[in-house]
Amino acid sequence: MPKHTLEVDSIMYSTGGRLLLSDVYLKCQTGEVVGLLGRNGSGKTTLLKIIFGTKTTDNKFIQIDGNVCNTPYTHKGLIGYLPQEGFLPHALSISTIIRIFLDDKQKQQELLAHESVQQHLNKKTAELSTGERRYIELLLLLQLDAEFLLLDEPFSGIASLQVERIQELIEANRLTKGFLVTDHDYKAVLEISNQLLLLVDGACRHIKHRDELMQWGYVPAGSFS
Ligand SMILES: Nc1ncnc2c1ncn2[C@@H]1O[C@H](COP(=O)(O)OP(=O)(O)OP(=O)(O)O)[C@@H](O)[C@H]1O
Repeated sequence: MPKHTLEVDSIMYSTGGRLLLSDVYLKCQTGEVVGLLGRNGSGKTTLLKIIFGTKTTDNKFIQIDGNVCNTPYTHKGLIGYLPQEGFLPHALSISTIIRIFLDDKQKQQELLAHESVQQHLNKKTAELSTGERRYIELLLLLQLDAEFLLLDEPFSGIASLQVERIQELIEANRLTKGFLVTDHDYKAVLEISNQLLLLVDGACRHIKHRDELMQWGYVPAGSFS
């Protein structure tokens, strides 16, 4: 299967007189899970929004398969984004959301019949737990057939069993997609990533060994002993 490549270069972003992102470079291919770590406020969400194309910036260079793409979100089938705050409308039932979100009738039927979705079809989003909601959001995004998925805190506020289910869903789809995943549950990110990035003081550090996370002060000394 031919690989697809998302390449992001020279990203600069300033806010409030502060250089939040400075010359960020990253590359993600289909078949890869790239983990993006960083402290609160380090710019992870900002970076994902810039890559998706919904946040404008001082400078950026985004290519997909070698073609410059300034607003990836406008190209169907290229990229999907799971925002930190979720995207399911609170007042609608899950079955209604699935029918609105997916044009393809076959995909609609498949998802409506999915064992993890069936029990929630008549519930509104607000009636779901965070873990249930996150799982359904990821299932919906996967139906878009996008080559790349940007996941902002897919594990946040979720019990370990649900974290594992979301990890499994990512693993099951990584052959055909590239994932860029950020979360404060760094252990969950480490478990599924084949490439690790750490945002520190605006720079994107490419982490070769997890011990570097201690050297950069992201995790306390002794975290991996
Ligand atoms: N449009 C904006 N106006 C003002 N400040 C902004 C804007 N966009 C981002 N920021 C600031 O940039 C910083 C980075 O925000 P961002 O949400 O990207 O960080 P993060 O690493 O995702 O944080 P967290 O892990 O807490 O979600 C924050 O201090 C935020 O307040």
